[in-house]
Amino acid sequence: MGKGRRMKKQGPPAPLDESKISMLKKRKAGEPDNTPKAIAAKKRRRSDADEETTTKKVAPKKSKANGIPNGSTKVEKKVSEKKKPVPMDSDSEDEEMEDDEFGDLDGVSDGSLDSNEGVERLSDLEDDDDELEDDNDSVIDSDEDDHPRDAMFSDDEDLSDAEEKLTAANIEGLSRKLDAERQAEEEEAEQELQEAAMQTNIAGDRPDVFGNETQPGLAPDLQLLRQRITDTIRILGDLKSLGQPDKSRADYVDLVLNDICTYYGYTRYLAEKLFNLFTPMEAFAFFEANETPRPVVIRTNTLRTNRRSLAQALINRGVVLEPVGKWSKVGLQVFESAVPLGATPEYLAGHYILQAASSFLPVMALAPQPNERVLDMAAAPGGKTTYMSALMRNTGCVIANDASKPRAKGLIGNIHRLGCKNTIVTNMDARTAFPKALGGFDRVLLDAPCTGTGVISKDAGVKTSKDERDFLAIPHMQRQLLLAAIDSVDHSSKTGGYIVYSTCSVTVEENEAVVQYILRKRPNVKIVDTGLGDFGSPGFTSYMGKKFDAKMTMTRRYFPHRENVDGFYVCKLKKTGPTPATQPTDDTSAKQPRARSNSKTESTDDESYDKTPIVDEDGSTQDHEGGSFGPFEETEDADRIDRAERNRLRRKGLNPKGVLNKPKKSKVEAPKESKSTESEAKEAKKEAKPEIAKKSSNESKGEKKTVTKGEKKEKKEKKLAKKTAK
Ligand SMILES: C[S@@+](CC[C@H](N)C(=O)[O-])C[C@H]1O[C@@H](n2cnc3c(N)ncnc32)[C@H](O)[C@@H]1O
Repeated sequence: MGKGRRMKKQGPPAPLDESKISMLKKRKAGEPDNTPKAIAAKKRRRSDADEETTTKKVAPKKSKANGIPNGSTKVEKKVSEKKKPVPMDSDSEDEEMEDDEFGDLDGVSDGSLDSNEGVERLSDLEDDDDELEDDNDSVIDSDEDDHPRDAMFSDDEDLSDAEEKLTAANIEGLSRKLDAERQAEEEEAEQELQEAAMQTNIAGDRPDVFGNETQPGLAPDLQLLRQRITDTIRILGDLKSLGQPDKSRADYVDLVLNDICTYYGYTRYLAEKLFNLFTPMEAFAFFEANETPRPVVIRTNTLRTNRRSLAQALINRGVVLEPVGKWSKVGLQVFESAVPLGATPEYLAGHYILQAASSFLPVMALAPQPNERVLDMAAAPGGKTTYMSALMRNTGCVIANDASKPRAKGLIGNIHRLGCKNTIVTNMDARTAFPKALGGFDRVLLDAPCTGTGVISKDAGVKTSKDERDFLAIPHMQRQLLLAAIDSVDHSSKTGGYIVYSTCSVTVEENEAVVQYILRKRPNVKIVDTGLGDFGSPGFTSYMGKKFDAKMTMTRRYFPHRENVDGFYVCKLKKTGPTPATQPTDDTSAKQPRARSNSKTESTDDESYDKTPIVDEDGSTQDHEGGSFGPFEETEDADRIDRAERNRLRRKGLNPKGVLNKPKKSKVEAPKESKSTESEAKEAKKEAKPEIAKKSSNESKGEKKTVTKGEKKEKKEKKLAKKTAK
C-alpha cells in the first residue's frame, strides 16, 4: 500500500507545523533534535529494535502518472518485512474500489446470514446505534499523541478489557502504521523544505521561466518541467516583483497550463477549467493530489453488525484499521490488510461495503428517517442506497432506481448481500419516470451522473476524455434530473420534504450552476444546511464574474488536496410548496404530472421564495437563467452542444458538415459516466433517452406521442366503462 496521502487521516488538513521544517533543517545540519516529539520517536524506535526489520534505500517518491521523482534526495527508509499492501480483492485494490463504488457487481454473494440471525442482530444493533448517538463526543482523533489506541473506538464503544485485547492484537500493525505516518510526514516536510529553499533562491531575482523551452521532437525533461511549474506558480503569486517586465499574467498562466498538460496529461480544456477553480498554488496541490489514491475506506453495515465487532473480526484477519474520522460512526479507514477486503467472510456476509469516504456525505446530509418513503434516483451500484436502508433500519421504503440495466443488477447484488429488505429496484430514466411513475416521496437523493472530475485519482481517463460538449450535455441532464427530483418530493411531508443533490465532480457547471438554475425554475425550494458541520468548504457564491445565491455557502465542496477525500459536492434543498401549476416548457419534468401530495395547504415560508435578483459582479442584473452557464434553455443548449461538436470535429481535422449530416449516434445519448465500465456505458446508451441535440426538435413530437397514446388509452377505458355501466 502506498504511503503519504493514502495513510493520512481523512478530514480537514492540519495547520502547517513550522517546527517540522526547522527540525529537518537542524537534522540536515547535523544538529541533534531535542524536541519532545523527537525524543519520544527515538524511544519508540529503540523499543522496536526486536522487530524484524530491514533498512532499505528507497528511491525518491515517484509521481504515479509519469514516474518522475518528486524530490532529489534519497531517503533512508525503515521498512518492516511483514508489511503488506491492502488487497481489495484477488486482482487489484483500485479495481475493487471501482467495482464497489461504480462498477458492475454481478456475481456478488447475497450474504450468508439467515434471516433469523439478521433479525436477532438487528435488535442488538439498535441498542448499539443508540449508544452511537450518545457517545459521539468522546471520539479522540488517533492522530493525537496521547494514548491514541485507547480512544480508537470510543465513539461507539466503552473502554473495556476486550478493547485492550483488541488493541494488543493490533499493536504491531499499528506501530508500523505510526512509523509509516511519521515517515510520510517527514517526506512531506522534506519536500516543503526543498520548495521553501527553491522559493528563497528565486525570491531575489526575476527567474526567466520562458527561457528553457523543450526542443521540438524531444521528450520533455519532466524534472525540469516540474521545476518550471513550481517556479511559474511562485511567480504568479507575486507577479509584480518576480515577473519579467515584458510578460503579462496571461503569458505565465498560458505557460503553466501548457506545462500542467504535459506533466500530468490533461487536455488543455480541462486543465484550464480545473486551474480556474483555485489560486495557482492550490491548483498545483489539486493536480498533485489527483496523482495519488485516496485512503481505502469501508462502511460498516449496521443492519448486520456494529463497527466494533467488525473492526475486531477484521483485525483478527490481519487488517490494520481505525475509525475514518470523527465525522462518521460507521466508517473504517484501512491501512494494511493481509487478506483481500473484497473476499473476507465478513464481506460476503454483508458486514461491510467498500465505499469512498465522501460517498457517505450525501446520505448523511439526506438523513433518511425510519418509516419514510425515499427515492434514490441514480442508485447503482448502491453504496448510498444500502446506507440509506441501514439508517432507516430496514423500515419504510427506498425506491432505488438506475437507468442502466447492468448497473441495476449490481445494485440488486449489493442490496441482497447487505440484507436490505425495505428496498425496491427500478430501471428507468429518472428524467421522465419521476414523478410520473412514482412521486410524493419524503426525501429524494440525486447522486447525479457527472464528469467525474473529483475522482481523477481513480479514473485518469477523465483527464483526456471530457470535452466542452460533455460540460454542456452533462449539466443539462443534471438539471433535468434535479427538477424531476424536486417534483417527486412531497412538500408537506411531516418528517421530510428534502432533496439532496450530489456529484463527484468539482466543476461549477455541474454544481452551483445547476443549483442556481433550479432555484430560478422552482421557487418552491430553498437551500438548507447539509448538517455536515465544518467538514469541507462552502460552495461558491461567485465564479468567473458571475454571482450565485448567497445561500450557496450552505452547500459543501470536498477536495482531494484539502480533505484527502474524493472531490465531491453536496447540496441539501427543502421543498416548501407544491410544484407551480404552470411550468416553463423548456424542461421535461414540467410536462409531467405533479407529485402526489398529502396536503393541499401551501407553505407560508416566505424565506424560501428568494426573489433577490442574481447580479453579476459588475452589478448588472442577469437577464437570463444561470448567467454564463445559461441560458439553459433546451433549444439553446442543443445549439451550444452542436457548436461544440462542430468545433471538436474541426479540431480533429474532420469536416463537420460531412460527418454531422451522416446519421450517427450522439455521444450525449449515453451520459457516459466516468466511473462506469465500457460495457455499462454501452448499455447506458441503449437505456438512455434520445440525444439532447435531437431532443430539442423531437421532444415535442415525443411528448405529443405519449399524450396521444395516453388519450387513446383513456378513451378506450371510458368506452369500456360506459359499456360496463350499460
Ligand atoms: C454517480 S453514479 C451513482 C452512484 C450511486 N449513487 C452509489 O452511491 O452507488 C450515477 C448513476 O446514474 C445513472 N444514470 C445516468 N443517467 C440516468 C438517468 N437518466 N436516470 C437514472 N439514472 C441515471 C448511471 O447509470 C449511474 O449508475
